[in-house]
Amino acid sequence: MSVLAARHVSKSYPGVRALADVSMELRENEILGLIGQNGSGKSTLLKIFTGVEQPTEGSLLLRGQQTIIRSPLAAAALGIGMVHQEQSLITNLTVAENIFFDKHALGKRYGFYNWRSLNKAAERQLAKLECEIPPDLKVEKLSFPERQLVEFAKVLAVEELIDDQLVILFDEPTSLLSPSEIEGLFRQIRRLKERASIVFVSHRMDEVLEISDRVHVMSNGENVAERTPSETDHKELYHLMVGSRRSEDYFLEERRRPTSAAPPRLETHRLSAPGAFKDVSFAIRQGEILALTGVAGSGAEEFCRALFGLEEGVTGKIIFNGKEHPVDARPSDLIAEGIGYVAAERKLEGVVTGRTIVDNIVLSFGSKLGKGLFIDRDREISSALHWIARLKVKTPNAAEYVERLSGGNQQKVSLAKWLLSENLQLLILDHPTRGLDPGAKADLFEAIRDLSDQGISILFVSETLEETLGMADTIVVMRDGQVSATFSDLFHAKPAPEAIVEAMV
Ligand SMILES: Nc1ncnc2c1ncn2[C@@H]1O[C@H](COP(=O)(O)OP(=O)(O)OP(=O)(O)O)[C@@H](O)[C@H]1O
Repeated sequence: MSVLAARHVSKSYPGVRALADVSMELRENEILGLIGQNGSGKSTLLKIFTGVEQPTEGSLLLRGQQTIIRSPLAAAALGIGMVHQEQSLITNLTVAENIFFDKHALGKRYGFYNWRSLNKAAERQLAKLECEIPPDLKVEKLSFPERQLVEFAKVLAVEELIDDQLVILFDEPTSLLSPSEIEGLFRQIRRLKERASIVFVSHRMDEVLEISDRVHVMSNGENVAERTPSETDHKELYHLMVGSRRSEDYFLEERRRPTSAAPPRLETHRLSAPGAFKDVSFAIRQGEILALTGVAGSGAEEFCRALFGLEEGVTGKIIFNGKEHPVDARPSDLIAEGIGYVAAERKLEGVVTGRTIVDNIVLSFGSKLGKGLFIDRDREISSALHWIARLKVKTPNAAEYVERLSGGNQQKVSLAKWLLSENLQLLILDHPTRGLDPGAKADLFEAIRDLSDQGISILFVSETLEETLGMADTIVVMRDGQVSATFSDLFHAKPAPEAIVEAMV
């Protein structure tokens, strides 16, 4: 039976048709996978299902009845909840307060204005997930995966409001999780399927194929195909999403080069940051692509941040182009020297909202393209446009506000701003493919190979082992804040994945 259905739904924003005549249904006790390129309309559809946006045309049916979902609160009352990535929680409130924040009706029913009963009710939701986070803990004390479980519990609490089955929507739930955390999440999702219908959005096709009962493919705001995992595979899904572009060698491995004898671009000697990493000595050469890898808490991300002046209390030595530079240099000085950094957390550090796409791209380097004091605006804009086209940022025009782009397209903008720099010498990328669809990833990998050919060194922390092995010339593994292994010259021999994992754990 159909639980939730969209009938001929369209959604237009000025200049953009985010959804065009989409019909789709979610059935009882099923997991429906939703995939599509960045900007294909997946989030817009979820926003319509949760009352954040209203369709321009078409209608929604809930358990066979035509329904208007006016707001997220109204959606919750109807049993429709969205598990956001951890960012939507209020960090200075407790776990229990967050879980019941938007459920005033329950407050009246159970007398939640009493802490004990609020915490007890929260505990009950967390127990459904077999998780023992104390309900009276402030959310700021939790790790990302724990915060996501709280998001999950928040949706499950809706069960106490309604007698019908829940509809739970997941928008890229795995992007911040480690493989073992993903396994845990999948266990929970499978368990919940007994009493809920689930929509699962992800760019990771292997996950979608593993967890879904059916998969819908979206392209340009349209629902272009429906498959069951048993009748399709990666290759077909890739082609349905991206079109006919190559998928076989994503990483352009034929362009990998032997280790050069070029002098190091950057070296560190016994670099340490309290509580994050200790005595890390390493070197990256001109044009080298070096992958830094490790499990959560290995210190790899903090090490990258430290190289860009974003960590406190760093000691040791950093030598850039043969010259020592202060370990407490500010990012603005490092940018001037030719170091760029793309943060994993694009919402916090990647793009500046309230500004256009072009402004975002030229923000860091614009004035450097000009001569003396004069900014060459035409040149700025044409370089920005070049990268918008090259990375295929999906937008009606470059003067659009950056917050109107889909998540993946914002990520492309945060990358493009560094690619514009004419004196870029070292680019540090923290999880650069997070949120990118498979086609966009291939474009990014190609751009990385081009930069490396131009002698720019690339240091990256990757999303997966496959990316690390596919892109790197050298792999440095970190464990508990220290370097545990280095695999050099992948041009001649690639290490076995097991050898890397062994050094990670
Ligand atoms: N508030 C808005 N104003 C204008 N355009 C918007 C707005 N919200 C979304 N869009 C546009 O609608 C289209 C679909 O965006 P949506 O966020 O649904 O894509 P998505 O499939 O979720 O992408 P991603 O995989 O990158 O998250 C995009 O072209 C986007 O720029």
